[in-house]
Amino acid sequence: MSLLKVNDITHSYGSRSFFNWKDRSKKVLSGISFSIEEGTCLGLLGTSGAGKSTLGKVILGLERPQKGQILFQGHDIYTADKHTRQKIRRDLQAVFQDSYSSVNPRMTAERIIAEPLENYEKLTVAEQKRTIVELLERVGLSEEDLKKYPHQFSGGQLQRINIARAISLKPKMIVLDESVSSLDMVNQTLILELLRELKEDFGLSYFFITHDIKAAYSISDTLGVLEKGELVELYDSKNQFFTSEHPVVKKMRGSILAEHPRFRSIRTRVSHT
Ligand SMILES: Nc1ncnc2c1ncn2[C@@H]1O[C@H](COP(=O)(O)OP(=O)(O)OP(=O)(O)O)[C@@H](O)[C@H]1O
Repeated sequence: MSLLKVNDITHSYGSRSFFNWKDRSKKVLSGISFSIEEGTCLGLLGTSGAGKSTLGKVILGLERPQKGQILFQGHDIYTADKHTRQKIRRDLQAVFQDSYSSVNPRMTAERIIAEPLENYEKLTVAEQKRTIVELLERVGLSEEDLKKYPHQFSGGQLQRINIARAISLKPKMIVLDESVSSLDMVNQTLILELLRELKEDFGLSYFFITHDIKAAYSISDTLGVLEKGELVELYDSKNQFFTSEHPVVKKMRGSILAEHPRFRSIRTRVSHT
């Protein structure tokens, strides 16, 4: 059984027209189906406005679709009973693009990471503190950072705190919505490396939403391409992206730095197989 199964999702946002009718004529997602296996990462590529974040919200249970089903470990996340929904909320976490707006500026790093633990675990004060220090260390920070506030961290460090919070309950899957997009190149590379390590160590699955082909390629096992709300391509192997003849994909490929050595060698390898 797949960890996540997305079945024929169609969604439109309701907007009130001049005549006060709910206008749902503009489909943001249309007939989307795919699955994510345990311990794997599906990268979702798409240009701005393609519907990537909406799909992320639908999967996280934040935007109920008009049609289709989201099955997490076989349970429909929108119709499951309260107990199952609670378990899904624990096992399905998220990290968003803007590390600063994802946290309460008045909370220390310790409080930020403590929140999910207090909601779900019954730890003693000492156990909780030990767990938080371990989490900080796991994401490359230290005990000295416990009492710092968000404004005392760089964007990259704060994203590490968001990741520490996301993994604090040992989830099965994380939805990463443009999670490295606002970071500089060095921090992007470091956070992607951290995410890869965590995936290996904890057998995590990711739904990695991005417009950045290089980031998607570096972390994903499988890849999908969303265009105007439709999943136009879905590859079992990410290298298929480099041989696809789909016009949208060809256009995307053209946007990668043509002479980037890493991608040149991949293209050459793939075209000779
Ligand atoms: N809450 C909302 N209400 C109405 N329309 C919305 C809402 N959120 C998104 N949209 C519209 O849905 C479409 C898809 O938006 P979405 O944010 O999912 O795309 P995206 O691929 O994530 O884009 P980006 O990469 O720019 O974030 C856009 O046309 C957007 O304006």
